[in-house]
Amino acid sequence: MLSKQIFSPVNLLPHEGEALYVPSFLSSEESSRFFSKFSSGIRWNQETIWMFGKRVMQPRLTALYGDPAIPYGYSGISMQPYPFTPELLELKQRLDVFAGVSFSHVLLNFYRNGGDSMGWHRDNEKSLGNNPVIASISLGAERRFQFRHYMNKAPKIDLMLASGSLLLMKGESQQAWEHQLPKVSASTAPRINLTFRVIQSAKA
Ligand SMILES: O=C(O)CCC(=O)C(=O)O
Ligand SMILES: [Fe+2]
Repeated sequence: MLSKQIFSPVNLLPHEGEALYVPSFLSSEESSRFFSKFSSGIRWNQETIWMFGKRVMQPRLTALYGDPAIPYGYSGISMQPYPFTPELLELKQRLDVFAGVSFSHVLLNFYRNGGDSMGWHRDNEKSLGNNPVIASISLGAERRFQFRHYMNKAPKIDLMLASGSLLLMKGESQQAWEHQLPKVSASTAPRINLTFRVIQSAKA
């Protein structure tokens, strides 16, 4: 039942943190509406980041929206947020209620095809504080997502992120586990991902 899935989602992590998967957080009509709105209405950019002392192009497009007073940085880049659009604000307000926090920003990722990806990482920047709550919405093509324990590099936990789904990560999940979105065959259709975050001001 939909209501059961929404109100008692399963924790995918066996210990140290929570990753709750809600397959139908958005209806398929809402998912299509948001997908087309964000495809053309978001100011997508391909950033270059520092990796192992080299500047490399990220294998995806990104954009940051949220509180303009609080910039956000990771992997040696600093991003200045654009203010929330009405659609992003609508999603933020629904996720605030669901997660019981007030999200300040959303980092958006556009995976143009299966060749675009995101490598193993943890979202554990200082500006996210201890045990951050991260709400991740998927739109468009279904893609594989994986967790593995940060220290042991095992076990590996695999799931398919459906269009309209929510993955809510909290507790110790960003300390104890890393995650990735691996490459797949390049013919895969585009996917948009939104990760809502609570980013603390540098002065706080
Ligand atoms: O695209 C995804 O599902 C993952 C995004 C992610 O891990 C991130 O933005 O930190
Ligand atoms: Fe992440």
